[in-house]
Amino acid sequence: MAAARRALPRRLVGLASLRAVSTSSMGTFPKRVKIVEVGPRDGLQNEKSVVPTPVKIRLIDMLSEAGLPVIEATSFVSPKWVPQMADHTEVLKGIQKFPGINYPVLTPNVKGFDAAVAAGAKEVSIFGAASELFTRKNINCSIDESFQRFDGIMKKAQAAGILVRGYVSCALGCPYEGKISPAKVAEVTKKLYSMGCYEISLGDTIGVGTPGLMKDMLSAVMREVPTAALAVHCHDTYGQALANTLMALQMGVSVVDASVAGLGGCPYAQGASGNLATEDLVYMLSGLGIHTGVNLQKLLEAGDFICQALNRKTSSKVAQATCKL
Ligand SMILES: CC(C)(COP(=O)([O-])OP(=O)([O-])OC[C@H]1O[C@@H](n2cnc3c(N)ncnc32)[C@H](O)[C@@H]1OP(=O)([O-])[O-])[C@@H](O)C(=O)NCCC(=O)NCCSC(=O)C[C@@](C)(O)CC(=O)[O-]
Repeated sequence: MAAARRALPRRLVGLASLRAVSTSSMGTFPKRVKIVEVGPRDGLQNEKSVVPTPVKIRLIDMLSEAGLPVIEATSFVSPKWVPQMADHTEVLKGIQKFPGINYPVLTPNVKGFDAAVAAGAKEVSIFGAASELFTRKNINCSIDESFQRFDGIMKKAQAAGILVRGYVSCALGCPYEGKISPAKVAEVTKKLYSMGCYEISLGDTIGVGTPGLMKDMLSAVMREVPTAALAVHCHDTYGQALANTLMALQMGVSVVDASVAGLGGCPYAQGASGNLATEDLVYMLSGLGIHTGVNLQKLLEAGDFICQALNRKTSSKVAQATCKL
């Protein structure tokens, strides 16, 4: 039903009217941005009622059809900790694997890594944080212990030719410790990079950051790790996700995590709202003339699909603005 509403002329006129604008006075932007779609994992992990596996699989297939180059499919974490992700094997085996699209999964330890590889994963993500307390709440260990676990994963991954992405949560603030120093974020990011992560995503886990904080944090991190290896991952709790992302783009970051319909939240970061909506990111990047390879209309349809399945309103401003309800 909502898919039919999507086809109304008003919406199409709105999308067709997007024009690249001159950005010469706004700093240098990357010519293309790689969007890492985290909706099926970050977006769904916080849902209270269990989303049926076929719905997860259909969502990922629709996102593939929309042209997202990377889709984080699920996480191989303990089902006692995150019951929503207990069907990880069925999801990873059930999705269509489009050529040229990566489907990474989260792995907190070697047990998760082994299960992910057995289910066909070709890329995994390890997830640490710049906060001791958050690390304890999220993966039940200290930062130092988390690196021992990551080391075990990394050794096996390198031997098997599996790519490893890293996450640093609480990069702009922590639900338990409050302020986090840019130096701490830089230290953890450098460790992940040195151990072999090809890309590290800096997460504003609870969405408290502002562009000024993003600038300070990235400046510190960029002194230690090449910009090309960095991604940003902004939650939108305070409505700053798009502004924070724009700051990162102006500083040369060209990989951005986002979640269809703005779904998301971390079960171990209470009060955090969803991620930056992928639709809003694609709309902004199109307006800036930055290539993403994503078909916005198909992305909107994927957003409609999951919102209907969850019986919830989209958090994407673009989806709201272009849908005649
Ligand atoms: C890391 C652990 C497992 C430690 O949890 P633990 O309880 O310390 O682990 P354990 O080794 O003592 O094992 C406890 C039980 O879990 C099992 N177990 C152990 N590992 C696994 C596994 N991989 N898969 C399946 N089962 C597993 C294990 O076999 C055992 O089962 P039992 O003997 O009791 O029956 C747990 O804390 C965990 O799973 N945490 C994940 C939490 C999570 O998923 N958080 C959300 C993702 S992070 C995030 O959202 C932030 C991010 C990435 O988006 C960026 C941002 O926004 O900042």
